[in-house]
Amino acid sequence: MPKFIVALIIFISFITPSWGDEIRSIDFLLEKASENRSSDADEFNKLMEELKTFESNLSRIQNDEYSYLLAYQMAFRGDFVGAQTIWEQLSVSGQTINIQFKANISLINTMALSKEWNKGLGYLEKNIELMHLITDSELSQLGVSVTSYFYNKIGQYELGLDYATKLDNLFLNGRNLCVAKHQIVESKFYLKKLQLNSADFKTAIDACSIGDEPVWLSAIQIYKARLMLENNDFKSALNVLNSNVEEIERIHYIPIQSLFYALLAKTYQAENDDEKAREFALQAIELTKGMSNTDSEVIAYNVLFQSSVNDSDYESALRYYIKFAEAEKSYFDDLKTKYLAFQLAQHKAVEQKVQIELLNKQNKLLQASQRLAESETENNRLFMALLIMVISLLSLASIRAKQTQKRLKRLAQYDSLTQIFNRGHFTSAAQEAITACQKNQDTISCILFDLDNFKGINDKHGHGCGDWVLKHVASTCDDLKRKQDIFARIGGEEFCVVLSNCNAEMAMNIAEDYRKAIAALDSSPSGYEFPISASFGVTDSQQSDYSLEALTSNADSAMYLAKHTGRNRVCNYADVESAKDADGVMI
Ligand SMILES: Nc1nc2c(ncn2[C@@H]2O[C@H](COP(=O)(O)OP(=O)(O)OP(=O)(O)O)[C@@H](O)[C@H]2O)c(=O)[nH]1
Repeated sequence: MPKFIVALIIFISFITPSWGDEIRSIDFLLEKASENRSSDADEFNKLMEELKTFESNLSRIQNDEYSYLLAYQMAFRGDFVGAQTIWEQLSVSGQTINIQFKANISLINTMALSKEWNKGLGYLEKNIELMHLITDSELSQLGVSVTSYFYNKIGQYELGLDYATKLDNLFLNGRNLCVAKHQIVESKFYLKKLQLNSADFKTAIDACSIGDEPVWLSAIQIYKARLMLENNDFKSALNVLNSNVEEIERIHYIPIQSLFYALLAKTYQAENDDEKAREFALQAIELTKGMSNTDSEVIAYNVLFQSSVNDSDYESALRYYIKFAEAEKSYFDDLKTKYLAFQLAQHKAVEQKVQIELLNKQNKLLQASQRLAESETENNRLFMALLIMVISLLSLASIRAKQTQKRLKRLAQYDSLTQIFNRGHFTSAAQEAITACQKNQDTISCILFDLDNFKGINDKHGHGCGDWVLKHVASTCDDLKRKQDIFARIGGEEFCVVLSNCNAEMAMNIAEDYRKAIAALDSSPSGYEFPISASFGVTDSQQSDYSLEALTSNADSAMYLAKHTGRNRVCNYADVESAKDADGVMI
């Protein structure tokens, strides 16, 4: 069996066995197989055979557990490729986090032993991410322990120490405590933080002695011996190594045994015992066959080279020196590979972090511009709403203003009772019409009329009845007037019409129509029965020139003539002239 398989089995056998139950449920069988997998190979194989008969009845979770153990059995038998394939599948698609985590642990471990640092770091990263989800304390401790182990193996002793200290802080006992203490000693040794009188040595040796962990115990003794060698205390180093060598040979754990022999060789050489030095160096080299990049090999070949030089056997010296140089080169190459693998993993992690940060920033930028666009749209909407509101208000205000203007204009131009032109507007409109007719030399006429005995209506039937009469007279005449005629109430019960393109003769006819229409008015809707009539005076520009004052004044004279001659009639200004006596006084 390859030596690194033995190393794997020894390392990952953290779970202690206790066996003796008769019940053979699948879960029970799986549990027992798991317990026995590293401690009792025969029992483990028997249990696996038994489980094989249930293979088709396994649930998915049980099947994962069975596959995990099957991979373990394959690794045990030397089929590392097959084992890794199964663990890799479980790492990706295992039904539970626990089985993924466990598969990763085995993969990290095997990658460390087969020196596949890149892959090992990949699985390590996966497990560090999963670690906080593991509730099974045994499994969690195993995860921390393997992390510390892998970091030390890859030469990242600060990280190894960090995780070993984490493990040590969990108040462990037994094997886990021993492993934690060993990892602390190992990390501190390479970090040059360890002295021979360090308490770490004592606590580590105590923990591994109580837990009966000879492999870890001897590994700790090695660091002690190496420190002594560094201090040139060869006697003490020899003492430590020799007092443990029998136990080491009994355990026969190759990586440690070969290092022990190499260190013994180096120490004996320092003590000028070349024979023993050569003997242990050759044993170390023998043991390291099949292993690569070991410092045992480097130490051992160096011892053999020195020893050959001491013997003046330069041919052997050269041969061993070449071997030493090769071993040292391969050892340093391995260190370099580990360093590069770690740097690459770190670089990837940094790059991932940078990518994530970049994505986050882009995301934030996108969100910000989205928010900006949203607020711009919102602002535009608000602005539009505001604009529409302002326009509506302005339009409303303008409509209101126009209405007010119209109302004011109407109030200024129209008589409030009769809703025909008032005197003020009549004056300007009539003046315009007169000017226009004068310009064209068209004749313009003026009809002026006044209601008859209106005071009597007021007095007899009340002012309201008088108003009713005024309104109905106005609307009746307004209906009769031509489109271009200017009709207005110019006094209490006095009305006037200015007619463009109309001479007195035509105006007399029109006035007659007015008179008849007024006389035909039925007063009964006012609530009273009484006659309504008006007296009319007519003139035109031919008689009174193009002067509003003369036209109205002369029409008024004609109207007085109508009053004096019996009312309810139409008189022409020409009649006024003839009605004057010789003194020019109207009769
Ligand atoms: N109801 C009403 N009466 C008005 C209004 N304006 C003036 N009057 C009245 O009109 C009357 C005019 O009377 P008079 O000037 O004596 O004229 P008359 O009674 O019509 O008599 P003759 O013109 O001579 O036919 C007065 O009593 C005024 O008070 C008005 O707006 N409403």
